[in-house]
Amino acid sequence: MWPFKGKGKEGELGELAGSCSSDKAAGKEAAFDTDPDPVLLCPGPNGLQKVLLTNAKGCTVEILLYGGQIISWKDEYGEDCLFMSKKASFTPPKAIRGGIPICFPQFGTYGHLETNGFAKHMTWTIEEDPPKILQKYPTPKTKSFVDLLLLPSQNTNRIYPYTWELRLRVILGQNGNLTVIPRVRNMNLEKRDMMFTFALQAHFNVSDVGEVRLEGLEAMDYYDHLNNNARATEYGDALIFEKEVDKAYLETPGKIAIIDHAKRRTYVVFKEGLPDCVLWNPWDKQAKKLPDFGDKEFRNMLCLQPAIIERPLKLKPGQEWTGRVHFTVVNSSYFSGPLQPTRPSKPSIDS
Ligand SMILES: O=P(O)(O)OC[C@H]1O[C@H](O)[C@H](O)[C@@H](O)[C@@H]1O
Repeated sequence: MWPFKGKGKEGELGELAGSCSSDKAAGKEAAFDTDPDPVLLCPGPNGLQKVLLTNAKGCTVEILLYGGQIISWKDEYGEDCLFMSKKASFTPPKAIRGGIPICFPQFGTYGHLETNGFAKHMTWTIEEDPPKILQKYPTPKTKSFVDLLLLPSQNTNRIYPYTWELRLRVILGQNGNLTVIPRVRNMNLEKRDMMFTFALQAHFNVSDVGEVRLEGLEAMDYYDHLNNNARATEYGDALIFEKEVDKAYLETPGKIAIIDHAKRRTYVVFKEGLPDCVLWNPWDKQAKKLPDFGDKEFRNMLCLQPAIIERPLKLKPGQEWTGRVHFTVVNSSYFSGPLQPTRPSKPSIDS
């Protein structure tokens, strides 16, 4: 059961209008003496429907039903771990530049569909009672979570003629961690296999991309999108950023860290079922060409995208794929934990 605890009826925006500022919901007002609602549905930017998750510490996650897109993940001090461009357009059918857009059923230009697929241009629904998730991902102890669902439309059927269900569970942990569990099921109506690629385009908020280090992808093979997707490898202790980057790293480890010395924190991303990982930053010249990206904003953004690219996922009729990405923040100026040296486990497929 979806743990909705808003003041209006589920799905009704009217009654909740104006009652959904993050500060208020996070219990930061003096008069707010009860625990904040763990889940609220309310108007977001440009009136788009937004789900606001809040935990007892006052951390928040905001998810738009448009695109099923996480647009904010704030710690208890109100600092956003995710980057959102000041020039982002919240006007459908445009995609929103920042947060965590979802690429499905195609990542980038790896296929004949529109770049990065159509899921991020579609409006998802809240699912109150979703089918069971893999046993290894039990129902969260926290009430701060939501299940979203996207189904095919006439438009998607024309270009991607399969019957599928795309689900997303978004969990804000008691400690402020963010977990995202995407699932795709081939609904079997066509009695044939379906293939897709996928990515969660996580735009991290960093102090200065030129000062951060990234550990976990060094010495991995990648396709260089800036060089005709040529396959290459670089050796070194960690990755640093000095110019435009757009690389799809292949068969990457399950744990990747972005170390931000100036912010005195490290983002650690744990991923399962998403073997590849894309890094993107447009740098100055490309940034100027993007209408929804500020000229200097590339400095404060690093886009790290757990993905399925090299081997598109094939689902037999009735099969379901489940992935999981767990985002954490370590408050320190360096990352001292061991990174997982092994290759990722195979994507989880369940019949
Ligand atoms: O501009 P978008 O469609 O949002 O894509 C933003 C970026 O996403 C991915 O990282 C691709 O590899 C890049 O080539 C692309 O520029």
